[in-house]
Amino acid sequence: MVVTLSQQNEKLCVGVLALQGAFIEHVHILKRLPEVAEAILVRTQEQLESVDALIIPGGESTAMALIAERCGLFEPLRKFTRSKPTWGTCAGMILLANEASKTKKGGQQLLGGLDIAVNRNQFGSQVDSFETDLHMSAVLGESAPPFHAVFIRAPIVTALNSEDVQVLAKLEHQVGQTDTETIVAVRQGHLMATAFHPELTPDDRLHSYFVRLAQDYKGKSQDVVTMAN
Ligand SMILES: NC(=O)CC[C@H](N)C(=O)O
Repeated sequence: MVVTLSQQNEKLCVGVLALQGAFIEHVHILKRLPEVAEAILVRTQEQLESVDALIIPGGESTAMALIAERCGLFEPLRKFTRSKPTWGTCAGMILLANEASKTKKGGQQLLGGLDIAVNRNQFGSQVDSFETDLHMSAVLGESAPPFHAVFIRAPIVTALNSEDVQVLAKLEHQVGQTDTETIVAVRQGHLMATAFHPELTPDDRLHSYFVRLAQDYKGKSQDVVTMAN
């Protein structure tokens, strides 16, 4: 069987994990994108299994992990993130990291998958939230206008533990004690993570990038299935 172009560019069903945090804003942006057939809230294993790609929103990573455990979604989520396109924003970035700085109470449950270490709450508490422009040329193109990024109790990436991790954005100005050049967005294959909240600005370029990444990924996995047939 030959994979046609229309199959490769198939519209996607994209899920947003809706256990806690800033999920609805992602759905509003996704619904505007031509590549998205459906944008749904994910609260059950059945819903998770029905989506082609997933966004794990900002919120509180410890709470999100606890709720996921309690509703039996933690292991299905871990399984999903091993093979399907997933984008973690802020708390979502923390959950996708293989290592996170410890809380006062000790370690926390992580989904993992991204070969990075993160430091939670790098910039302090809610009152230390800030906004800054990021020139994400790998995502947006060399001469594109910067992305206006909103950071709320954000993490940063403190270590890249694989050559497969691509840096998508670094801080361009020093913020408090945090140096310029600090990594705030990465991609590793089908996984992507941003330390900031891209759903809080009207700019949909990062959602577009993620959805196209997911489309490419779906096209390629169809190719593999086809070749195996
Ligand atoms: N805006 C956010 O998602 C904050 C993340 C939060 N500080 C955490 O540790 O999970």
